[in-house]
Amino acid sequence: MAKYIGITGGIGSGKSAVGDYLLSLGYPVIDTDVISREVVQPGSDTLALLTNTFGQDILLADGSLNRPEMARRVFTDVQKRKQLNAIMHPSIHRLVKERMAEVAHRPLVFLMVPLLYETGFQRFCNEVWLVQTSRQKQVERLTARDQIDEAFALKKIEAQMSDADRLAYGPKPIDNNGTLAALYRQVDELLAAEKPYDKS
Ligand SMILES: CC(C)(COP(=O)(O)OP(=O)(O)OC[C@H]1O[C@@H](n2cnc3c(N)ncnc32)[C@H](O)[C@@H]1O)[C@@H](O)C(=O)NCCC(=O)NCCS
Ligand SMILES: Nc1ncnc2c1ncn2[C@@H]1O[C@H](COP(=O)(O)OP(=O)(O)OP(=O)(O)O)[C@@H](O)[C@H]1O
Repeated sequence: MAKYIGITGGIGSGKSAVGDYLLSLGYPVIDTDVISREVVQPGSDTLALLTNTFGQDILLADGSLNRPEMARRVFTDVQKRKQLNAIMHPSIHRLVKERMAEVAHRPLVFLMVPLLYETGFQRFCNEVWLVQTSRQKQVERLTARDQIDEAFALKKIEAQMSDADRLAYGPKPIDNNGTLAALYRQVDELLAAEKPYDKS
């Protein structure tokens, strides 16, 4: 029976950096950002629901979802974000459960879920690690990674729960204000605490 560890944190906090490191060590990592791309493949029911709600102009010429356009709409309008979540979260959730079952024989399984507490996903996790960065670093990294301005970066950050609210659930915190090496060191320490489990 696997132990499921959720990894969450604000947008741009460094969840993927932690997930990539765990993958490089050989652990199974289920990433809901990856799954959220799978469920809107051209021809999917979920993409059809999105175009019914938001219109055909959310599609690129090749029929795939225009992600920057969708992001622009939902991160500046809470009602549209709620509509998007109501369409996408059930199908993401279904696929996550399938993937969890596929790796249930592994001792440790990591679930990367940005909206972990917002969606009640903590009930599927035996424990949660919270990746944290200062607001200033979050904005710096987000503007650089996504090529967006500071105002839009703040809109994205404000679309999510605060770290203070996340901490109230009692996750194990990981500080990502330093170097990637410092981040990996903390992950190594948390893994050492999982000693009875290995990655086979
Ligand atoms: C709006 C979309 C199309 C923008 O795509 P884009 O490629 O620009 O971003 P990507 O999917 O890589 O997400 C980047 C980050 O945005 C944040 N984010 C994504 N969706 C949401 C949301 N609905 N509410 C708050 N934050 C969100 C997360 O921190 C995520 O890690 C996309 O984020 C999406 O489909 N969102 C809805 C699905 C969802 O809730 N995903 C989060 C995992 S449960
Ligand atoms: N310690 C660090 N030092 C320097 N750059 C970092 C560090 N950690 C993460 N980054 C960079 O900051 C950006 C955001 O990190 P990452 O993509 O891992 O965040 P995330 O939490 O997965 O974001 P999202 O919520 O959007 O999925 C990336 O470009 C990443 O390479």
